[in-house]
Amino acid sequence: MDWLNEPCASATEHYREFALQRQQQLTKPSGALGRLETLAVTLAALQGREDPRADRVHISIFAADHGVTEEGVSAFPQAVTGQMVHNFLNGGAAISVLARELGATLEIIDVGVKDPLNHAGLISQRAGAGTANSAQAPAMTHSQLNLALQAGYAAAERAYANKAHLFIGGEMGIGNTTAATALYCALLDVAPSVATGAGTGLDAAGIAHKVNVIQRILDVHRHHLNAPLEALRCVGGFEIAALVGAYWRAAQRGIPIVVDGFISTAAALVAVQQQPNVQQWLLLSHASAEPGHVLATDFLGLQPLLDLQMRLGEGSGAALAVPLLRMACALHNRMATFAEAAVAGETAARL
Ligand SMILES: Cc1cc2ncn([C@H]3O[C@H](COP(=O)(O)O)[C@@H](O)[C@H]3O)c2cc1C
Ligand SMILES: O=C(O)c1cccnc1
Repeated sequence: MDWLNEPCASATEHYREFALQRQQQLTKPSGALGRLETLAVTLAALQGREDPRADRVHISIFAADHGVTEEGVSAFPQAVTGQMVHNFLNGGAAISVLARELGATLEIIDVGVKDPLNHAGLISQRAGAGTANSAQAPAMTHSQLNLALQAGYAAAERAYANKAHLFIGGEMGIGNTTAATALYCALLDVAPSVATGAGTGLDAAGIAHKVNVIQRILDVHRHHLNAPLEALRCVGGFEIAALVGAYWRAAQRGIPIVVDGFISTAAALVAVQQQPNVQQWLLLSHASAEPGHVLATDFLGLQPLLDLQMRLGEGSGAALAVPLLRMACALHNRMATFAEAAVAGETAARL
């Protein structure tokens, strides 16, 4: 686990400057492309190139089960996690469709689904057979946490080997909005009633019960919640830990990360609180419909690109932001400058 101590890569200020200057020369009023301009400039600086790119996209979906489902915190049964893994691999899940449309690499990693799965396309890097019930005990042991972080590391290394322009992490794990919410509460010091939402679709009574369970989780682990990685170990999940490892490694390798929704943002929170330099590598794809999401995105200083009222996970919101990023890059790289197009530039305002 020596890699955890490696520094994050740095943006290249020279390319940021170059991209800013180019934006000024393109045939449009300065700033008229709004955040698309900032996105292109940021990507140029992060990728260290004159022509920012969003073509090669690496999507890693981490799947794992949660012992806390015993407490009745999800509208769906635990078995859905494994069933959805098959659906991912057979091409029928939302992220399968989106990845195909994008021409992205999609890989599915079993980091601890309860019953091991057999499928030729599955990457198996299991930290256990689901986490322990965090309402009673730490979700994972120290060595399980390390295994899960390592699974994320390996995914980011594959993205690096594939020369990915962007890294997207996704998750599948019934019960994981409970784990993610507990992390929000622990790391942002907010009450469960403020951060808890319906997840897969709980009704009001279900949400009230989920709030109580999360409060119990926080009480049980109250002496372990000050350090981000220890909070992750006690109340998180294998797939969330894998996302932490993946974000961390992608930041070390200098791959811009497109963050998905509520659960992925919990991983981003852990990674940034542990290593603040990860933050500059994060782009936030969308605002999740889970009401607590904004608490974490405000803390992280991230603004969503989209607000589509989505609450799916699987990396789906991040995938949907890719066409926008591609357009931002295309505009930046291919628009004519005022000089090239013989268009007159800005004149001083008339008095
Ligand atoms: C069919 C189905 C597909 C999904 N894909 C992602 N999730 C999402 O819902 C789960 C979290 O919600 P909760 O904490 O309420 O269980 C996670 O697996 C998340 O990825 C799904 C959920 C279901 C049911
Ligand atoms: O925003 C998300 O990532 C999310 C919200 C609810 C359920 N699953 C995922």
